[in-house]
Order: sequence, then structure tokens, then C-alpha cells
Amino acid sequence: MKTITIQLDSHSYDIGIGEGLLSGIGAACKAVGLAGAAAVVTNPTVAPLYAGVVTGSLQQAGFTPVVIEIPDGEEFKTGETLNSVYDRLLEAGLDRRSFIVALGGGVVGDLAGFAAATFLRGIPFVQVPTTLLAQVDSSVGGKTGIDHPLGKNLIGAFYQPHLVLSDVSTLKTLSERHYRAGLAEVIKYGAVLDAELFALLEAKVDGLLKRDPQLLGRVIARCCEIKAWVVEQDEREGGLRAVLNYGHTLGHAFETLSGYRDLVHGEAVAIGMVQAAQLSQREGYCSVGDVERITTLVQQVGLPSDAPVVATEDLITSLAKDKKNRSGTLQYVCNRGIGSYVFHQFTPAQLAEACCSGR
Ligand SMILES: NC(=O)c1ccc[n+]([C@@H]2O[C@H](COP(=O)([O-])OP(=O)(O)OC[C@H]3O[C@@H](n4cnc5c(N)ncnc54)[C@H](O)[C@@H]3O)[C@@H](O)[C@H]2O)c1
Ligand SMILES: O=C(O)C(=O)C[C@@H](O)[C@H](O)[C@H](O)COP(=O)(O)O
Ligand SMILES: [Zn+2]
Repeated sequence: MKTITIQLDSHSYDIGIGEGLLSGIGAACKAVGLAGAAAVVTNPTVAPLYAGVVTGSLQQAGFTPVVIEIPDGEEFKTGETLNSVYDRLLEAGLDRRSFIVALGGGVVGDLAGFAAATFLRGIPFVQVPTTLLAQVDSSVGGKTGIDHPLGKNLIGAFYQPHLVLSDVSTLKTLSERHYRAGLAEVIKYGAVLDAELFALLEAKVDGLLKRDPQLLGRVIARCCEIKAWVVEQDEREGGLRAVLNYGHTLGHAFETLSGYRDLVHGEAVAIGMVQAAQLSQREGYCSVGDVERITTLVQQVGLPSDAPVVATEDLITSLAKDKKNRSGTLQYVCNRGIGSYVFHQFTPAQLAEACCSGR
């Protein structure tokens, strides 16, 4: 197992990455001092595959697990689902010594993490990510929350887990679509923070698509190292952390406008990154060749690169709700060449017009 420690003033925690780790979750929770009842929040797709081994391991380590299922899909990352989780936690009699285990992808992790942040004013939680996207991104760094009909992740909290345990073997059962969606966040790290990682991805497209376990282990660990480095310097997104929003400003707007149904998060981010590369080139931050490299990699891994057809007015309204909006101006992440970034201010109207006129 590879371990990466994320060191924060609030508290530090380990990210364990390796094959076959799920059966060790009970011992790992014990080792970080957790006790009492454990609520395993998961969904009907993941539960039949992995809830048994997780609850078995927790029982063996002396915990009393209860499984709470939420419906599968981004459209259920809502206040209604969150309330149903609170109901179940109360019914199960969880107290302040109890903890939550988020077993699933980013939707489960974000929602269960927010439940942990708010239930009884905060109980510990553990991330057990089972999608590529969750292993490289959402399980790390403590952003938790739910969507609102008007915008992505508009309700939430910064709340760090006690532990992240990423079992790479779970990726074998992930659908092609969701696996590729995870590659979007991997490309993001390379495009704005690590030129070497970007070049590795370009060279290893075949291995990535075949889910070569050794390559995946290396790539997941590198992404977590990069994210830990960013979050350690700026846990609550005062500045630097916004770089992790590369591709997300337009991406989140497209997700919202699709009613959280047509595009999954990674697909929306892929489209947003291609738009960001084009805007970066237009502003003189990168070359036509850089835009081509980003677009080609996105397309080679089977992700969409063309913006969906949306009304400019709707796009402006949605962009105006972005959390990076300050007095009508958005802090937008451009790539400076490949592997580096620069923030540029755009109004929602400028972004929407650039995006919609490009068609
Ligand atoms: N908190 C953060 O920092 C952060 C970062 C990136 C994304 N996110 C959020 O993450 C979410 C997207 O996460 P996601 O891409 O994991 O989507 P997801 O959670 O919807 O999972 C994708 C699909 O894969 C299924 N699944 C999960 N693990 C599986 C497995 N091992 N085998 C088979 N099927 C499996 C799920 O049931 C679901 O149907 C979005 O809500 C996004 O906003 C949060
Ligand atoms: O961890 C971060 O910071 C990120 O921005 C990671 C993103 O990939 C992720 O989608 C995040 O949920 C977006 O955060 P938001 O604050 O823009 O909603
Ligand atoms: Zn994201």
C-alpha cells in the first residue's frame, strides 16, 4: 500500500492506495482511534459489490456497522436525500462517538461527508472511494456538500475525513463511462499543475483505457500528492485551491443546465477544460499547439469536447451563481502552457459569449 499524508492545521490524515484494501478497513478505522457504531453510507449499485466485505471487516474489528443506502445518481445529491440519511442515522441511534463510512463514488462521498459534518454538529467520517474520480479527487481535501437546482455544490462544508482508503481493485467493476469521466480530473491535474503527468498520460492512453493496475496505482498516487500539496497550502480556497476548478466554471454550468442528468461531472469538466484551453489561447496564455494537446487527450480517452447547445442567457444566469463570483467577476482558471496556470477575470457574460459564439 502507498500512503500519502495530508498535513493540515485542523488535522492530518492518511490516504492509503493499493489493491485489496477493503478487507482492512476495520483495522484501519481502529488504528486512527475510531470507536462505536459505524454507518456505511452507500448506494444500490455499490452495496451488492462491496458493502459485505466492508461491514465484515468493521465487525471483525469490533464495530457495529449499519448500512444506509441512498439512490444512485447526481440528481439525488440533494437536501431530500441528505434528510433521509439524517433520519436513518437517528433511527440507528448513532451518537457523537459514532462515525460514517462513505463507500462509493463522489456523490456518496460528498453527501455522506456533509452528513458527517452536520449530524450532531459533526461526527468523524472515513472516505472509501470506489470510482476513479473519487480516488483521484473527491475523497481528498474535505469539500463536502450537495447540489441545488440553481447550482452545483452550493450547500456544503469544508470537513476533512479521518482517513481515505482507496482500493484500486474496485475500479475493475466500474462502467466504461464513469471510468472515463474520472480520467477528466486526472487530465486536469496534468494540464494545470504537472506537465510531466500530462506527458505520461499522452504516452500511456492505451494502458489507461485498459486500466493497467500498475499505471493506475502510479497515476492515482500522483494525483493525490498534487491535491494534498494544494490543499495543505489553502484548505478553504482563499486563493491557490481554486486552480482545482480548472474546467469547472463552465463545466458546473453545463451540469446544472442539464438538470444533473445528461452529462456526468467528469464529462462536463472535460468540455470545460477544452473551453478553458481555447480561452487561454485567446488571452495569450498558451499556444494553439497546447490547445490541440488538451483537446486530443480529452478525445483520445473518449470524453466529450464540444459544448452542449444552451441558451446564452441561461449560461450567464448559471455562471453568475458560481462560488468564485466576486461582485460580478469570475476568477477563471486558464492554463499557462501545459502544466501551469494563471487566474484571469471574466464576467459571466464574457464567458458565455465566448463559449456560445465558438459554435
Ligand atoms: N469533493 C470534491 O472535492 C469533489 C471533487 C470532484 C468531484 N466531486 C463530485 O463527485 C461527483 C462525481 O463523482 P463520481 O464520478 O464518482 O460519480 P458517482 O458517485 O455518481 O459514481 C459514478 C457511478 O459509478 C457507480 N459506482 C461507484 N463505484 C463503483 C464500482 N466500484 N463499480 C461499479 N460501479 C460503481 C456509482 O453507483 C455511480 O452509478 C460529483 O457530484 C462531483 O461534484 C467532488
Ligand atoms: O477540491 C477542490 O477544491 C476542487 O475544486 C475539486 C473539483 O474537482 C470538485 O469538482 C469540487 O467539488 C468543485 O468544488 P466547487 O467548490 O467548485 O463546488
Ligand atoms: Zn471536479
